[in-house]
Amino acid sequence: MTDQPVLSLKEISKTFQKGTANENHVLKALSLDVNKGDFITIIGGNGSGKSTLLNSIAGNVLVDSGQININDDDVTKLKEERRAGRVGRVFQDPLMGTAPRMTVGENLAIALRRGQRRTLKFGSSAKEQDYFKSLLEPLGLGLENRLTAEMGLLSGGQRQSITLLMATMKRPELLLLDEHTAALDPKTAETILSLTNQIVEQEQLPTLMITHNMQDALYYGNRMIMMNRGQVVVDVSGEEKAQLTVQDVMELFQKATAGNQFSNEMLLG
Ligand SMILES: Nc1ncnc2c1ncn2[C@@H]1O[C@H](COP(=O)(O)OP(=O)(O)OP(=O)(O)O)[C@@H](O)[C@H]1O
Repeated sequence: MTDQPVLSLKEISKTFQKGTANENHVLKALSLDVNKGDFITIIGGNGSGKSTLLNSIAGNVLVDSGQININDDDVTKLKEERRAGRVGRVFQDPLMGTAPRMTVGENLAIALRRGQRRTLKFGSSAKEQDYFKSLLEPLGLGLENRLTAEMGLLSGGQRQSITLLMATMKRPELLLLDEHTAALDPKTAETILSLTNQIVEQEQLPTLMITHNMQDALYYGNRMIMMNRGQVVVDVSGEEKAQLTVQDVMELFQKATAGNQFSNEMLLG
């Protein structure tokens, strides 16, 4: 007997600006099962619907039809706030998901209290401070000494590593990463990606990660999906994925998009 999927998308569809001249059918009866232990990289051209897919899972976009289940629950009609405790998210912009005018400690305290009754005493206890230091120290960025620094004053890489900690601190059922290293310089991006991998493996977090970097899409995760015009056109995992080269990915994409002459540029974004 196979385990039940952690996330199950059944024929989800989304059209923006329905009934107008700008009507845009972005997700087209898309189905996908994410299993326990899946770290899925998502690639696809600009506008193929990658972010809309993650937005639909997180609930800040509600789908027009189809069904979304997270573990046992049908969350299709639940708003973002009602899914927040179950879904951790990191965006491209290092400031999204954090309060830039609050300190590192206060931000971490907010994440720690997610799903609990609100309290104004952010990051006040010494025990909590020690806990945050123990989380920050292994990052090797010296952040354990900057708990009282304003979040907005840190570098992009420092902020993104804290955002990642905040998104995973309460062990969500799913982790969604939307090009979370795209705004960083290559070296910092590599640091954050290896931190991501470490957290995902350590916490055994089912993860979906959008990237425009083909090498990263192939290197990270056990599974890779490719989107085109609102559908999943390639889904490879295990050994099959491990054997792929960037050239193979380009060929798969061309095959899947019927040799569209712009497909390479579209894929790389
Ligand atoms: N809230 C929205 N309202 C209207 N249109 C939207 C909205 N969100 C996305 N779209 C449109 O849906 C299409 C798909 O966008 P989406 O961001 O999902 O693509 P993507 O594959 O993530 O692209 P990229 O790689 O460029 O980030 C685009 O044409 C976009 O303009």
